[in-house]
Amino acid sequence: MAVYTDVSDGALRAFLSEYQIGDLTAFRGIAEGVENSNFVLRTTGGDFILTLYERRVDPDDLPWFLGLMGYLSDHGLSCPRPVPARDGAALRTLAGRPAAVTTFLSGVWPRQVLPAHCAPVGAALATLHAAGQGYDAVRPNALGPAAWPALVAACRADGDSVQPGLMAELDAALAEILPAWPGQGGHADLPRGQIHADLFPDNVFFLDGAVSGIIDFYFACTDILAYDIAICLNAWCFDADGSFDVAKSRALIAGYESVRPLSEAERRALPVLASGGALRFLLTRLYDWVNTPPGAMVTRKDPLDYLRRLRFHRAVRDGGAYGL
Ligand SMILES: Nc1ncnc2c1ncn2[C@@H]1O[C@H](COP(=O)(O)OP(=O)(O)O)[C@@H](O)[C@H]1O
Ligand SMILES: N[C@@H](CCOP(=O)(O)O)C(=O)O
Repeated sequence: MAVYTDVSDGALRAFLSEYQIGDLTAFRGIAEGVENSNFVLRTTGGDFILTLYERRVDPDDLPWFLGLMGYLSDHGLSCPRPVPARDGAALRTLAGRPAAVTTFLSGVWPRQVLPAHCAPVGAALATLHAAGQGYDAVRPNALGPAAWPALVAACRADGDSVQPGLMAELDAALAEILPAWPGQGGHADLPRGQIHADLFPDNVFFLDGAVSGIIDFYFACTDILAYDIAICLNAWCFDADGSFDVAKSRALIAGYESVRPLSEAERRALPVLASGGALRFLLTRLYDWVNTPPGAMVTRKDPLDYLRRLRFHRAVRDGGAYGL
C-alpha cells in the first residue's frame, strides 16, 4: 500500500493548473512502494508521476534529492526528471504534503532476478556514480555506520523476540564491522560520491533485457561508491532459498567495471562493505518490525532475510567468494 494521502479531484486540478504539462485525462494511485504516496498522471502532454512525500522523508532533503535526479538525468542516467511548474519550482505542496511531478519511466522491475539482470544493473550503477561526480552538493548518509549503534539500541528491548540471541549477534557484528570500515580506525578511505543507497530490484526497470530506468532516490547520499555495489550484492545476488549466487555477483561486478573499474582497495573492502550493507537493511527492517504498531501504514519486511546475508558476508575472507 503506498497511497497514504488522498488527493481530491479539485485539489489535483488546482495543483496542475500551475504546470504546463497539458490537460489531465487520467489519474490513479500506485499500490507499490513503501515510503511515499505515488500516483500516475496521464495528460494530453504524456504520462507523469506525482509523489507526495510522507513523514519519513525530511522535507529539508527534498531539494537535494530533486536536484540530484535532474542532474543525473541531464548526464546520461535514465531516471525520473523533476518537472518544474510555470514559476520554475519543482518542489510544491499538495494536500498538506511536499509534492513533486517527475517524468514517467517505461519498463518493469524484475520479480525474479536472473543472472542476466545483474550485468546491466552493475553498469547502470557505475553510470550513476560517474554522472554523480559533477553534482557537488553533499548529503551525509543518515543511515551510514554512525547511525547503526543508535538503531541497535532502539531495537534492543524487543529484538530477541524476533529471534533469540539476535541482539548479541548484532552487537558482535557491529563490534567487528565499525573498526574495519574504510576511513575508520586507520583504514584508508575509498572513492566517494553520490550513491543511490537503495538499489533493490523494485527500483530498477527493464525493457527488452536492458535497464530502462532507475527510480526512488530518497535514500541517496554522498558516501563510499563501493558501498553501493555492496548494497547491490545483498539485494540482487541471493537466491530465494537464501543462498548466494556467485554467477550473479560476478556479472554485477563485471557490468560495473565495464563503466568504472574498481581499485584493488575497493575490491579488498567488499566483504566489510557487504557486511555493513546487510546490517543496515537488517536494522531498519528490525526497527520497523519491533516499533510499528499494528495497523500502521508501513509495509514491514522480514529482517531475518538480512541476518542470513550478514552471516554470509562475515564469513567471506576474500573477493573470490564474490567471483573476483
Ligand atoms: N518515474 C516513474 N516512472 C514509472 N513508474 C514509477 C516512477 N516512479 C515510481 N513509479 C512506480 O511507483 C512505485 C513506487 O515507487 P517508489 O519510488 O519505489 O516508492 P516508495 O519511495 O514509496 O518506495 C514503483 O514500483 C513504480 O511502479
Ligand atoms: N529497500 C528497503 C526498503 C525501502 O523500500 P523502497 O520501496 O523505498 O525501496 C528494504 O528492502 O529493506
